[in-house]
Amino acid sequence: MIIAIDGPAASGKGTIARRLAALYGLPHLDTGLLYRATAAALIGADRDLYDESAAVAAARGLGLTDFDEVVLRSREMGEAASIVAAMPGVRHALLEAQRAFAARPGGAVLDGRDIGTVVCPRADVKIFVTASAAARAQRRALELAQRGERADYAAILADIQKRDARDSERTAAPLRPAEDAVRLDTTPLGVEAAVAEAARIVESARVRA
Ligand SMILES: Nc1ncnc2c1ncn2[C@@H]1O[C@H](COP(=O)(O)OP(=O)(O)O)[C@@H](O)[C@H]1O
Ligand SMILES: Nc1ccn([C@@H]2O[C@H](COP(=O)(O)OP(=O)(O)O)[C@@H](O)[C@H]2O)c(=O)n1
Repeated sequence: MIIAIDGPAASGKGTIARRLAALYGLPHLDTGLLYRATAAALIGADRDLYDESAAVAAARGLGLTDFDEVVLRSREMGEAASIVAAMPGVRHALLEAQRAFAARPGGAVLDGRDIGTVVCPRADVKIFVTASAAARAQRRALELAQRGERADYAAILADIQKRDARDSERTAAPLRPAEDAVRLDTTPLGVEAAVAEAARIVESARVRA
C-alpha cells in the first residue's frame, strides 16, 4: 500500500505520515528533507541558492539517509529549501529516488507537497493535510522553541505564509491537492485525533480497493 500525504508547512503531515507508517509497518520518507538537504549542501559549499546547475548537482549527490535533521529542520533551511524546490531541474533530479522508495515491496508512506500529484499519482491513499496559518505558526513556534531555536511567532507566521505562496505559485509541481485526495483539516484536532482521522481515511480507502 502506498500512502501519499501532502500539505503546507507545519500542517502535521510528517507527524501523520510517521504514525501511519508505524501503524501499517511501512517505511516512511519525509521528502521535504531532500529539498532541505539540497539547500544545505549549497549553503555548505558557499554557493548561491539561485544557481540552478549547482542546485541540480547537489540534488544528484544526495543519498536518502545522510540527513542531519537538527540542521535541516531549522527555519532558515525551510526557506532555502523552497527556493531550490521551485527549480524543475532539482525536482527532476530527486524524482526517481522518491519513486524507487515508493515502489518497495509492501509499499511506503511518503509526505511532501507533490506526492499525490507527481511522485505517486497512483497511490492507494492520498491525504491532503491542512490547518489554519495561525495554528501552523503556533505549532512550529512550539517545535522550534523545544529545540532551543529562537521562535518569534510573528516571524514564523510570515515565513510560513511566504513559503506557502512560493510553493503554491511555482510552475514545477506546485502545492495543490490531487483531485482524488481526501482533505484533512487538523486545525481543531490534537495529534491523536488527527492521526485517528487519517487512519480512518486509510481504512475506508482499503475497503474500497
Ligand atoms: N494536530 C496537531 N495538533 C497540535 N500539534 C501538532 C499537530 N500535528 C502536528 N503537530 C506538531 O506541529 C509541529 C509540526 O508538525 P509536523 O508533523 O512536523 O508538520 P509538517 O510535516 O506538516 O511540517 C510538530 O511539532 C508536531 O508535533
Ligand atoms: N515533496 C516536496 C517536499 C518539500 N518541498 C519543498 O521543501 C520545503 C520544505 O519542506 P518540508 O516538508 O520539510 O517543510 P515543512 O512542511 O516541514 O515546514 C517546502 O516548503 C517545499 O518548497 C517540495 O517542494 N516538495
